[in-house]
Amino acid sequence: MSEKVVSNCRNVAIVGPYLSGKTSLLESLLFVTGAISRKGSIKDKNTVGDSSAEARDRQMSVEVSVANTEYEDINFTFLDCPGSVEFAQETYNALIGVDAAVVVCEPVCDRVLTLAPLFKFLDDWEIPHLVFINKMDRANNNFMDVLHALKAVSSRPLVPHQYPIGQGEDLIGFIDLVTEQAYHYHPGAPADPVPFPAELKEQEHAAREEMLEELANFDDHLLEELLEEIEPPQEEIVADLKMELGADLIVPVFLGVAEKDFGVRPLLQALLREAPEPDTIKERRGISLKGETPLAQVLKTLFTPQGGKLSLVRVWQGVLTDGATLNGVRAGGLYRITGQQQTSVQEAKAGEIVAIGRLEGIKTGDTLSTNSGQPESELPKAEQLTPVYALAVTAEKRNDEVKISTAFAKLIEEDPSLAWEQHGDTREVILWGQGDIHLQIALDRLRRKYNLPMVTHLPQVPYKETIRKPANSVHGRYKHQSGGHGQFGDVYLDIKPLSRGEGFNFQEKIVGGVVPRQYIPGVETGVREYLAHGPLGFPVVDVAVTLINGSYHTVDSSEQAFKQAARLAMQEGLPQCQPVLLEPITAIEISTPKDFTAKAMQLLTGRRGQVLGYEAKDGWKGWDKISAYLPQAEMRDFIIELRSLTMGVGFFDWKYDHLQEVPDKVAEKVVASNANGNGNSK
Ligand SMILES: Nc1nc2c(ncn2[C@@H]2O[C@H](COP(=O)(O)OP(=O)(O)OP(=O)(O)O)[C@@H](O)[C@H]2O)c(=O)[nH]1
Repeated sequence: MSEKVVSNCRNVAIVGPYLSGKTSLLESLLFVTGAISRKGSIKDKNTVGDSSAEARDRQMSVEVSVANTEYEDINFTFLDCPGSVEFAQETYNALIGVDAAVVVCEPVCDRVLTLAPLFKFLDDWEIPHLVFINKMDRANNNFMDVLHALKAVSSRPLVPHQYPIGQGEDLIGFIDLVTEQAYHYHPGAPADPVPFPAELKEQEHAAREEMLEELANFDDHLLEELLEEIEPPQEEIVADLKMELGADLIVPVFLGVAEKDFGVRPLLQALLREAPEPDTIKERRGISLKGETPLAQVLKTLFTPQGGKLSLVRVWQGVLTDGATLNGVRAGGLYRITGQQQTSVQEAKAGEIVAIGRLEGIKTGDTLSTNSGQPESELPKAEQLTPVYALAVTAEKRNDEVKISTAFAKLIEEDPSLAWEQHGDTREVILWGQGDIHLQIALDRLRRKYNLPMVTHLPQVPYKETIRKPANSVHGRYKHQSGGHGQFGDVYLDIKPLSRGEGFNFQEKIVGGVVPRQYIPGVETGVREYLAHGPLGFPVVDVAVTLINGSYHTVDSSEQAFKQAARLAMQEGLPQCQPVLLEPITAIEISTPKDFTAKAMQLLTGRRGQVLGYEAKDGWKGWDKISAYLPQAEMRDFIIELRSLTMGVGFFDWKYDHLQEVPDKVAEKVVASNANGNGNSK
């Protein structure tokens, strides 16, 4: 067995659904541990978490906030993670570097589903986690009902650690289920031990039994005691809680009111006594407990308002020193962070989370070591989410266009769930992300941080067109007399449709040199240029054109003249070939809780989608996976609709699949709108 070092630090992520009270809990944790002397509030926009202008404007977390505090000689680093699904990537990237997570949720049975993706992530990564049922001052549902509803969406068993005294506005305290000691809450002060409320004996007993039975599933000794009706010693229960939480076998559940600091101290006590030390998760990631070579991983990248780059890292092994060279780049500053405040430190030991300055070229998720080049092996990183929502963007000021690629690169370094491209057909600059708010925040950042205000519109659909029937021997003659030299080109073309996906094919069947060799490339260029913009206004694909005949003039012919002649022939011929509009079709795979499968399929068919089938989603209890084809034109706000149908948890993966004819009625509208210069957005 390797030697274990009991570390004096703990890294804890605060996660949970949107607006469940994570930032409020962090504020309370900092207050009760003395890191701040006065609490801020979300309403007054003065909390330690959510300190960026974008977060304050919207009163929601849009990125991970870091805060350090000390409690009973342990340095806690808390990462307050955004709850909105649109910022899930930020949360996932940070979660891989913590020792434990506190899942904050509201006491509402109907909303527990919103926790499912988070529980899944925590369980896949075996990150020990506790649940803090917050806003108990507003609870309409009974605590045990909420607990049982939560159990249904977690693959790990939830274990009650406390039982409430009172409910909703009448909540006055809690009973610790390990010690069976009752406490009354006091605003601004620790809870007071009080005599056990006799009227709760039965409920408390049932909750405690549930806790012990869940613990006994992983401890035969405890099981025997329960079977023989022997009261287990408290130390044994605490030891089981610690061991089983550390091994991510169980999920202890706490309750409280973050806004009033109720239940926050007991939660801290549990983090102190029951949550695992940094070595636990390190061992689980397969990192040697004895290794000395500094090894760290980037959990987040940010640029300060002054433009300096900071990489938030978890030190997994060894000691990082300021000025050390990591992956060939010299660290320019080492900081401990609380909100916007940075404190310089000289070194950071294994287990700590610190920020490193100026690690140019290093990205979120990267593994860092002091080896001269790259580390020997990369640590696993959180999966990259597929971008699902796009906006076309242009710089508000034309002169700013040159800034786009640099600013976008920095933006994406900070937030890897964004992506951008310049579309090959439409030439639009497209910003991709996880939803509308996500992109609006990115645009706010571009304006504020990079002085690059942008205007947005819906991206055009890259429609194409093709033909249904051939046209033979279409004629184009270009004859132009201007002063000295004339221009002469004369061609006959056969145009015929190709199968879908074959693209473009040009051939010549000239006999007897009626079109001299050197002019034939001009014919092909003329045809290609014409096809970039067909009769319906879009690039033409899946067409074969053959030059079959023509004539020339010894003095006046040129490649240029034949190019013009070919264009004229195409202009003449293509409209005769029954041009049709083609649209890109995506292959889409929707993941949704089973309860919403039928609705999601209706959504697909209502948007001209073709459902190919559905089945139980692998590894996701109670979820389905629906495979379908969906026109790209219908995908633009699909994620918004899907989320609103599925309590925000449904998601999808997609990729371009093929081109398909657009139904006539839809095509008419697209062509008319395009011809009117309105782009082709619906
Ligand atoms: N009644 C009540 N309200 C609370 C409590 N905790 C937080 N709130 C309120 O709930 C709202 C959301 O609180 P936040 O702390 O911003 O929630 P959050 O989970 O950090 O939000 P996101 O990170 O944006 O998902 C705010 O209006 C808080 O004042 C609580 O214990 N009781």
